[in-house]
Amino acid sequence: MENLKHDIKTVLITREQIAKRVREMGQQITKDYAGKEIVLVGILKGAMPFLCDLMREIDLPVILDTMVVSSYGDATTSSGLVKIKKDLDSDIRGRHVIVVEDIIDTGITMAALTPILEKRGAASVELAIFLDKRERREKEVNVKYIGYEIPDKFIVGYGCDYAQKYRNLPEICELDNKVFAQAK
Ligand SMILES: O=P(O)(O)OC[C@H]1O[C@H](OP(=O)(O)OP(=O)(O)O)[C@H](O)[C@@H]1O
Ligand code: HPA
Ligand SMILES: [Mg+2]
Repeated sequence: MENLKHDIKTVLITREQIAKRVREMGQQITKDYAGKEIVLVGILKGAMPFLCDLMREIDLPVILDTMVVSSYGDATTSSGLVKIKKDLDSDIRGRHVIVVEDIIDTGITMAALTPILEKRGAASVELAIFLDKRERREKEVNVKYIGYEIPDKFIVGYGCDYAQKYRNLPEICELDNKVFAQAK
């Protein structure tokens, strides 16, 4: 990343650490769901790199699906509603669903989405989230699989963006202040 490295202040989690943790998560899921079929639901766009890596570490039959959602409501009184912009292609009735996300922050997106999927009659709905910014949580959410807990810092990479950019960084990074200054 000869060009992008000039925009990075700190690398918080390296490619090697990411790969190791994703492998462990895949192995845990393989154990926990032994004998079952899973529907992996990636929440676009942030989940893309993690979804691609995680599914290849799961040694079970996997059905891949995606959703695009946006949480909305005014900032002071978060409504906790999500708008589904792109829905699942598959019927999840009676199926074991694992929702895959890059990061959980306030928890508003996941707190709203999980009951929607449960109401559709899924046999189970669990969450696999690579980064957990627990300090920022506003809605309590039960996350079964967590990659790393991170402090309340704005990060990019491995799917996480700043103004839609930097998702392609293969590490979890903090951006250099000049990037924010240039954006103003
Ligand atoms: O816990 P929360 O506070 O609800 O925030 C987490 C969500 O925010 C980001 O997605 P975003 O809606 O920005 O879209 P993106 O995945 O396309 O980046 C991230 O990918 C999670 O989906
Ligand atoms: O730190 C973050 N970076 C990018 N996107 C995010 N969405 C919630 N927290 C973050
Ligand atoms: Mg997202």
